[in-house]
Amino acid sequence: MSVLETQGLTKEFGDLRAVDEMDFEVDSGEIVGIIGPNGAGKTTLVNLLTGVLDATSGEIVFDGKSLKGSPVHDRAQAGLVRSFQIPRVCDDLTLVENVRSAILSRDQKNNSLFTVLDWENDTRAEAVGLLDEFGLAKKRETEAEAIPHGDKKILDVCMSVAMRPKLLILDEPTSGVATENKYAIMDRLQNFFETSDSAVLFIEHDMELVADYAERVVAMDQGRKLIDGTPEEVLEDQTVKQRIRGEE
Ligand SMILES: Nc1ncnc2c1ncn2[C@@H]1O[C@H](COP(=O)(O)OP(=O)(O)OP(=O)(O)O)[C@@H](O)[C@H]1O
Repeated sequence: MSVLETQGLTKEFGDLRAVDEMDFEVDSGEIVGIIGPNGAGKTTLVNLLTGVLDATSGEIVFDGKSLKGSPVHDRAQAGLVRSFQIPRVCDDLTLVENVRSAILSRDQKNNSLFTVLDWENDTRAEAVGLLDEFGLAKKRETEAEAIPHGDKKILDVCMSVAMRPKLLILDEPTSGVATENKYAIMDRLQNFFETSDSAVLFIEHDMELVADYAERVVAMDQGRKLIDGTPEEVLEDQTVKQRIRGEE
């Protein structure tokens, strides 16, 4: 069942069509990679999905409902969450406190009948459980400023997951991380998302990571969808090889 569907989604900046009649779908639980050369429209597409930008034309249907006019925060509450956007890691707080702050922002709307004490106990247990699932249990009482950059990225994803997304968008989840650590991060994300109902849409420039971790790949060029298929189909496509992988 599709959790996200776009129809004719278009964004113009003056004469430029940054996103041009994009039609695509993401199914529940699926891990989809988006690839494309610089300027292909990937970030603009994500900004349209999350509500940071308004579309010039076209439709976005999320979880069966049109998102027309829906602001960023409402989309996040409805389960369309972009990591590195809401919520943000706070350096002065421990990892557990950071995850609890994400749970708090989720529960502010949902659980007004909770007593403070129940909330304290339940959120702590939930935060500890989530950190454990992402391999951060040992560092849970450490302040976020003291953990390595790669762990911070995992923490950010963990906090986004605390929002209980139906679709989580990750914008280059391993950017700024040393090559030797990229696979460790992706493995931890994959371990979690393989058994979760959350769909994941990740933008990635590293084709080896896309080949290894995406279940499906959407290739974009000049605002348009070039091809949509399995990693093998897309990465071996001649146009993708020339336009995106830089091969002759
Ligand atoms: N606010 C804006 N105003 C005008 N043009 C914009 C704006 N944002 C993006 N663009 C243009 O839209 C096109 C698509 O940009 P976008 O950032 O979405 O591409 P991208 O695929 O994410 O690229 P990259 O991989 O380099 O991040 C580019 O030509 C860019 O210059």
